[in-house]
Amino acid sequence: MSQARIPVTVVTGFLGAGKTTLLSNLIRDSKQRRLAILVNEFGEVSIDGALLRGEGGERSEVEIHDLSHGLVAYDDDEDFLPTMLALWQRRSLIDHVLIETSGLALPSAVMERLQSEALAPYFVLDATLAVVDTPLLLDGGFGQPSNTEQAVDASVAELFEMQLANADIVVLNKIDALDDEALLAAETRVRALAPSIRFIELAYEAKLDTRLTLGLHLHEPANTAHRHYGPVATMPGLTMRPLANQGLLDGHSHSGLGAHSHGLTTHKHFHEQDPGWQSFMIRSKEAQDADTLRDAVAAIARSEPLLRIKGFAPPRDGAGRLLIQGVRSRIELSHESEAAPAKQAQLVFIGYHPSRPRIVEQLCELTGTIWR
Ligand SMILES: Nc1nc2c(ncn2[C@@H]2O[C@H](COP(=O)(O)OP(=O)(O)OP(=O)(O)O)[C@@H](O)[C@H]2O)c(=O)[nH]1
Repeated sequence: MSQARIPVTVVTGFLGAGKTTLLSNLIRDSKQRRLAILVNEFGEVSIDGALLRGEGGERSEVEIHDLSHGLVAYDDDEDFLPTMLALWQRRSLIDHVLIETSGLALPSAVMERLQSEALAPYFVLDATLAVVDTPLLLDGGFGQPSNTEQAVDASVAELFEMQLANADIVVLNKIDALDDEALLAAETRVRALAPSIRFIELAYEAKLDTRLTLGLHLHEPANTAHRHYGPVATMPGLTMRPLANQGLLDGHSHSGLGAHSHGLTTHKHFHEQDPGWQSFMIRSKEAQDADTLRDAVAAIARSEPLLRIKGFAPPRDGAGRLLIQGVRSRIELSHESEAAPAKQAQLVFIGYHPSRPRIVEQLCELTGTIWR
């Protein structure tokens, strides 16, 4: 091949695991690399694209593409192939492509498409990362399919396992408040769920060393570039804190990063195409009081089968926007006073058979403003 193929890293992980936050940090920390980032969200409106654009806004060498009109790389997706081919046309300006898949998708669709005749001459999979909400994992938030009675729980558990099974690297995220014992329990759980996983990495506050993330060449033939890393404490450029007792965690030593092939699953459609999973946007033209909105969203998260809530609202007091981030019943609201003002309030709700009319009614009642 006369021209070097562009490496692609696929970032998967369940709804709210921290994929976008991790990518924001990568944008900030990999200033030498010119990155193209493709974001595919479940639902029509890309909140993640807006967040990433805020991060990469000052850097002309980072480009963000929202692919929110279908399922990225699935048969009916019209955006993915043209977007990738357009990136190849501009290859002299791009060092690395990152693809954030929807939290309800399996990464295998993208991985397979990269190996297709249309893209394989131009792109090479570098690695697939699965980001994990570690506290949720430890709380049993992804219980085993056979042990769960509710359809939604079984569905979540199965998807979570399949996302892990397709990944090269599992990233244990949201671990800032966890001790070594909890981390070991999380690692043991991941290894039990996905025995063939190759590496487990720790991300403190959604930060990973770019040298452990990009340019790993995990899917190139064995006789091409590969690296050997020592135990975690000696990894190049490692800034994260290693565990006190490294002996416990064999998964943290990287070795033999040679090529391997994935047994790609063909079972890639079912979650996003299960009509029970729904995503909708609810809007208000009125400015919102931060505490009232947080309490309202928290109450709704407790009463409806929701797994993810996110969006922006104009603050009643002050400039900028309110950013709302909910993962199951954990709701965070921050006032970003420096950000571009939100013209209206827009909240995305993702869940399994949630009721839009009930949520609208509660939002109106609990915030004292009109939502529709
Ligand atoms: N405490 C803590 N919170 C985190 C960390 N990483 C992400 N979060 C929070 O988790 C929430 C979800 O993060 P996102 O990065 O939007 O997650 P995502 O996987 O992109 O979500 P979807 O695209 O909706 O599936 C946000 O409130 C983040 O601030 C972390 O390392 N520690």
